[in-house]
Amino acid sequence: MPWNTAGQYRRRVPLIETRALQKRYDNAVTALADLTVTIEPGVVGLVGVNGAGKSTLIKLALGLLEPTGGSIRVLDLDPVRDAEKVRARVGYMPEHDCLPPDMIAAEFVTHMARISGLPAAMARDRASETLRHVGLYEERYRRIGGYSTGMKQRVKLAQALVHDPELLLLDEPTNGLDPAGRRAMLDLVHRIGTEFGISVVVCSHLLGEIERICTSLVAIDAGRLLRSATLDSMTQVRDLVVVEVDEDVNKLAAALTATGLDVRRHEDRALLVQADSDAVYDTIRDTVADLDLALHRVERQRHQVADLFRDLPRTEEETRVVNATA
Ligand SMILES: Nc1ncnc2c1ncn2[C@@H]1O[C@H](COP(=O)(O)OP(=O)(O)OP(=O)(O)O)[C@@H](O)[C@H]1O
Repeated sequence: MPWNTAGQYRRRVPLIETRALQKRYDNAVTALADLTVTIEPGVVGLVGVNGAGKSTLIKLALGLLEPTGGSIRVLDLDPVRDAEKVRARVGYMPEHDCLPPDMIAAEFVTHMARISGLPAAMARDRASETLRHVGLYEERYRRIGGYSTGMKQRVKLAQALVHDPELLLLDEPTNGLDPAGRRAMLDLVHRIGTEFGISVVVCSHLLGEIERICTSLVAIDAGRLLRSATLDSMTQVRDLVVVEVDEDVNKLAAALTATGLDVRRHEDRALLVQADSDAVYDTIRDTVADLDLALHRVERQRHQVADLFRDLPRTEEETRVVNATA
């Protein structure tokens, strides 16, 4: 199998790099205002409310649209000038249904592989293999029109994967799916990233939903960058422990600080202690015992990634889905 199974993303060049990127449509709508961002290899969530400019960015990355200002590079290529190379190395799963209902899935995916330049026999093999990877092997000879929404989404994913790209661009892959279908699709996307080493940029207006499968997040709003960060950096900074004692909270703060911990006052009788490792819990327990204090509460306060992106406008649907999957 040509796929890299080492769990390493294949190239270290940025997936997408934009400088003051602008896209103004003919109707005078400015979809991207002044976007400067570097998206590194991994499974990257591109989040923003509907209309934020996510699909426009993806279409610019594919060379389907041209910028009206600034620049964009994909895998260090110019998507317009090097369109053919970009298409060979990038797979695209569009947001809306674009599948021919009268074709059978195996034929359609084979056809897409042929368009990508694979010879007939190889295209057939790759189509079967890819349909197996997305969980449609048994059903591959059925008409697409008879498929459920979840199966159609998988066919869209398969056609994006069939030519073994280095980068997958997925536009709202969970659209139209119920919570179980959403989870299954996201698990699949995660596996593609981790097992095959294919980088993925996955667009979603549901931050709470994609944060669990991503190595980094890029949030855009009204065509501008809101925030870009790796999940690691977020969770490291945000792992805090609340320690509450019945009395002598200042004494405890001083003693914990003396052990080298980062300690802050929190509420009346509680402290917030930064926890970089599990050993912090032992230090807290031992210090409280040494001071002979009555420990009231020790509680990990792992902040949701959403807290760090709280300036990202939320939708009602997001709140509902986050609650349903919690
Ligand atoms: N072809 C077009 N012509 C004119 N305006 C457009 C076109 N495509 C998108 N827009 C507008 O550009 C803005 C950004 O749209 P875009 O589709 O990129 O956002 P999005 O974040 O992907 O949202 P969605 O998930 O709803 O597609 C919106 O105001 C949208 O109405």
